[in-house]
Amino acid sequence: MSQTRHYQKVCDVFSRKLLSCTVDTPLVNAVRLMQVHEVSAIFVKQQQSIVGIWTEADCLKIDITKTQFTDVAIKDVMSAPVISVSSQCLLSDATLRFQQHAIRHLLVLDNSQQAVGVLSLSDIVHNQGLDHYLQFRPINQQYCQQVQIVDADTSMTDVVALMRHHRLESILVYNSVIDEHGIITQRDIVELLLHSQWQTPCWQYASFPLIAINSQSSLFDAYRLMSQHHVRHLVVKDKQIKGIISFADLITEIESAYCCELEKAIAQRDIALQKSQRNLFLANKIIDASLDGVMLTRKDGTIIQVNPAFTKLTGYQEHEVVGLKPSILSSHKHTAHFYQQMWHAIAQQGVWQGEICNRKKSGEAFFEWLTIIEIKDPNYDDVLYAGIFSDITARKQAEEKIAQLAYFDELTGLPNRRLFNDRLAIALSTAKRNNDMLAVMFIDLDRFKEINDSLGHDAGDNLLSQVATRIQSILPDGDTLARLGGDEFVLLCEVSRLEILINFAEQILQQVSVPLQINEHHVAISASIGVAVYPDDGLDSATLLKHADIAMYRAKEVGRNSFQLFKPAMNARSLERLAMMSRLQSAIEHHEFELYFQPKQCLQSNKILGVEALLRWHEPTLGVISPAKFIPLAEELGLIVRLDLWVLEQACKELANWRTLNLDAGRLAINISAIHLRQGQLASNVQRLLIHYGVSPAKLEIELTESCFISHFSEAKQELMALKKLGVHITLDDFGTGYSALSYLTKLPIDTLKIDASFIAKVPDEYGNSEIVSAIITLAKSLNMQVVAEGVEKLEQLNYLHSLTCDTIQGYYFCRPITRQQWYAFYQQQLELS
Ligand SMILES: Nc1nc2c(ncn2[C@@H]2O[C@@H]3COP(=O)(O)O[C@H]4[C@@H](O)[C@H](n5cnc6c(=O)[nH]c(N)nc65)O[C@@H]4COP(=O)(O)O[C@H]3[C@H]2O)c(=O)[nH]1
Repeated sequence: MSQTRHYQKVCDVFSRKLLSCTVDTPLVNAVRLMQVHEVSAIFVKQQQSIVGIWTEADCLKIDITKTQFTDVAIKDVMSAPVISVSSQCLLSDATLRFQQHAIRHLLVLDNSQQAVGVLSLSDIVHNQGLDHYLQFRPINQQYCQQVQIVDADTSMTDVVALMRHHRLESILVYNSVIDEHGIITQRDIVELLLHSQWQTPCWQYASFPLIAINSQSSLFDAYRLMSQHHVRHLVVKDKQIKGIISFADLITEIESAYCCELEKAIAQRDIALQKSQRNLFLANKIIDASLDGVMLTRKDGTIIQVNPAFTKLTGYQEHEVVGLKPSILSSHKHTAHFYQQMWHAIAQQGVWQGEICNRKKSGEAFFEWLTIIEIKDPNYDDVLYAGIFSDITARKQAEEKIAQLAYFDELTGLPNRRLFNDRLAIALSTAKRNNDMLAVMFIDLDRFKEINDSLGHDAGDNLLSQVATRIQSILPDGDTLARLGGDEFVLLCEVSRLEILINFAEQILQQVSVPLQINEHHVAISASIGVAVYPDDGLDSATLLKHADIAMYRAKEVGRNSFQLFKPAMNARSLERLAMMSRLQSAIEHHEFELYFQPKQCLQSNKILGVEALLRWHEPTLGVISPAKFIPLAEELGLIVRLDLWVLEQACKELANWRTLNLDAGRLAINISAIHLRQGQLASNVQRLLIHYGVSPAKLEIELTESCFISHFSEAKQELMALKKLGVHITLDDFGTGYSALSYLTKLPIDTLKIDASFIAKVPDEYGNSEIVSAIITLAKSLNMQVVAEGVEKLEQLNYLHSLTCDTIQGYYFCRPITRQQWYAFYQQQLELS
């Protein structure tokens, strides 16, 4: 039986043909009415109320030998009281009622208790699609096997007496003359009530020939045969007559099976109920324990439940908000359009997620990450909404601060390299379109390092700020002055004529050379300026910047406090670079590279937590060259992957050696170039070498810079995922200096953030820097990442970082980058100390 059947109601199947008569109606008249209307039951009314029922089955209750039928009023032979059922009652419950009262008709009442129709068991059979069910039930024993057979001459009076005595629905009649069987049923008796010819031989009322069915057939075959011939009884006959199967037998069989199913369904429902009660209990426990705020509302937005985290996050107690609308939290910072879009998404997808600014009970605005889910209950026409949120204010503020600082130099407030590059790219495309000229000026302060060293960093910073303000004060609208770092400034100017440009460069020199007051000192400074002009000196950003840089060096060479326009001959300086490049090509074969090691220190335990491998190039004529110089060249020459692989292999050998020496210094980190990551074979190379040297992936750490993800994000992500799958630790190096979109942090499998040394250099004193460092640590913690501060040179820096709960430090304060032998000695020394 299908599951849906349990949910059907009486109103879906009952018959509105409600035949009735008054209490005084003679029985014969009532029977006539039933025949005319082709129904098997009639209801009896008294003053508009139904007080009884008479059905075909009642015909045998009448003792025809004693009663004058024509005089009998229906009230004397009817069944009372009438069992009724509501039209909204489930069919399953109605079926139970049929069984409880052993009846075949129920009076159907509407919501105002008015009789509106009748429900018979046949209605259930016909409307319930029971064909399939009957098909699999054999007739077997489901019929009456005690058949009464009477002779054809038997009077109808005797037949009725026999049927009454044995409570039979039908009886068989044998006519020996024609050797034929016939059948007499209750319906024939009802018919006879109208004629009262009770002494007539019964053969006259018998139906023949008999419609027979094999006992091996299914109940469905019996049902079909009855429907085909419009009869309610069939003779069950194999070789000889075995019994009679009636429509009532079919119904009884269905009833008991139905009740059986119903019992099972109820038992299952009880188990499901217990289960759902337990689930509800668990769900409530989880909601209560959740650190996320949870708010449950009705369809109209009325709040019906909140959890303790909601109270903690908003300040509102449950009783203060239940019954109110979520708008009590509104900060009025979002437009009506914002909410329309939100509800549109919920209507379409059943869920919405996003950032929203709300207000606490205290009036304080806060940002939350909110998920709204539509909950539709299939059993009720009800919709609820669950709002689940976490407070992301601290993270957002940190993100905003870092994003803002990513575009501006915190010391001077000028655009930084990144913003300058963006503006230069835009200016170039406009200049190309309009055939305009553009100039890039490199401004470098002369002998700045000397001032910095003699007067101190604070004085140096003060000087840089004043110079920036002075140049800005003479800057035409639309030009961009940026600080690239240190004492390097760069200017992007619109140029109409070269003379104007020369004049402007002289003005800058003049502005810079006016002595500055720094604390109690008068400081004289000068600048060297190099200028490259689009389109003559270069068509793209990189070329223009390179040529302006070359021109600036030329200005320094020819005497400081001057400017130089770029000339192609100046490219000679880059020839030197070329020479270095060609030497780099053969450096690997000539074993000119060496790995240095710089340990990292855990701030909790003061112990060595890991080591970074740093590359050194021992160039035979130039001496030790810093990676900061040769790595960019190796990238340009396409040598970087080879170089990285060399480092990776040395690192794996080193780790294998550590294992042999039983040296436990945590992970060994290596730097990998963005180009190598994008090339797409990093993970497979790492895996190959780890296996080759028998090193655990957990011992290896890969440091990458943000430049890896700026372009080719998806390739980089794929490669990182593969590394992560291997079990290698991934660290983001120089964090805070590059990429401004922080959303990538949550999309990549990064384990550790390494705060760039330029920020650490100025903590704890300089306001902007300390803020950034603190924001980065908060951000890292909120994303469950470890955080390392690099370039720690002083105790004050270490103490400050310790107070911010920074995990790890690296820098000269703990240990400089050292050779392999020195590193082993350092390790031993640390062991002895601990
Ligand atoms: N002022 C100061 N500096 C400190 C302090 N502690 C460490 N340093 C220096 O800071 C740099 C840290 O490495 P990095 O940020 O990964 O920056 C590295 C890294 O990006 C790259 N690099 C180094 N080795 C490799 C390598 O094997 N492969 C690749 N692709 N790049 C490498 O070259 C950069 C420069 O490396 P190094 O010159 O060795 O410079 C190293 C290190 O010597 C400190 O307390 N104060």
